Amino acid sequence: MAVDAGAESGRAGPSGGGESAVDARDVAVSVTGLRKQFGDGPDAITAVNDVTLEIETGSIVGLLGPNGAGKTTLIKSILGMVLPDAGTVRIGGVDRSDRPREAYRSVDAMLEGARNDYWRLTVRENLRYFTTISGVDPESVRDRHDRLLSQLGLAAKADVPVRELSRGMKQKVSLASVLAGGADVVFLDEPTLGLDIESSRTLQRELRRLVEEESLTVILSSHDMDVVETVCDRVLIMSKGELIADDTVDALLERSNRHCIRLTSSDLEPSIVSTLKRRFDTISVESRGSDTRIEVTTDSDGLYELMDLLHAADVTLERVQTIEPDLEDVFVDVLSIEREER
Ligand SMILES: Nc1ncnc2c1ncn2[C@@H]1O[C@H](COP(=O)(O)OP(=O)(O)OP(=O)(O)O)[C@@H](O)[C@H]1O
Repeated sequence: MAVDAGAESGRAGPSGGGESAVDARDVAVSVTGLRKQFGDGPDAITAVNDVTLEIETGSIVGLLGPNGAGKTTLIKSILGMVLPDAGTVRIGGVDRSDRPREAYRSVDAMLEGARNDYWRLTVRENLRYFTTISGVDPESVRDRHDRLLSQLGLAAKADVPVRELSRGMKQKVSLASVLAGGADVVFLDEPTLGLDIESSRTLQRELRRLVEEESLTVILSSHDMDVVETVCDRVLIMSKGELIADDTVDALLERSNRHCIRLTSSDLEPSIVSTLKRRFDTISVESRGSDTRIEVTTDSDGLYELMDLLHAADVTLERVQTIEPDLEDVFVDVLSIEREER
């Protein structure tokens, strides 16, 4: 489903209310005690359970979680596309229940990987159209459109109807359309899905530039951990409707107690390899000439046990390499700790 959140949430250009209530604080989006249940009785599903969060203006926040964790329901609840059972949502300091048009005035979204672009219109006409419905004169942001078209590799296709473009190109047009109107807060669900590596990197650079130079706030949901690790300032992890982690990418990486060790030795006999495989999570075993190379993951306690075991077996190590955990490792750790605790 492609969604123009602005259209579905009732946003229709500039606020009709004359009062300017945008809070001066640096919080772009704040959510308190948000809850959404689908169905009743024993079959009820609590898709979002008492979620409270704040998103700083001028930052990119990644929203992660396994399938069914509640990410889409949370985003749709914030956007007003799903009516939550409880909780408040403030955007730019404006409570969206009190003044929805004002709250959503400068919010845009690309959900579920694409948006309803007008396939009969050319690429540039789409950008102008979505800018106009955001309440901005497209002529005043022509430079922005030119830059988006060029950075996303769409300049040569600017005057081509969208229906004639490839799937990846259409994805880029969707993104350009979301960014075209100069919204202050954008929600992007799987923005790099279907993009080639070069386009994905260009998009990530452009998002960072918009955040750093124009204080854009981005809430990005993606299953691509590399994208999230590279581009996001902060990561929220959801599981079973709850927020189970909310921290900077660096802090999450530092918090990891996981060590991945690559050992190389000519003394790694098959019986020792079997013992290691039984005791540790083994990622790979490779024979290279007379050497055997094995990668295991363990926590800090396991690391001592591993060294004791190798010592007792008289293994002389030619090489010991530590492989730094990445966001994917942290994500798996956070979820497994949470499962153990439940
Ligand atoms: N309209 C609905 N009616 C009933 N249940 C729903 C509805 N929408 C979502 N759910 C349920 O709520 C839970 C959360 O779903 P949601 O789509 O928010 O998760 P998600 O984290 O976005 O998952 P994914 O990564 O697979 O997109 C799931 O159990 C889902 O089946």
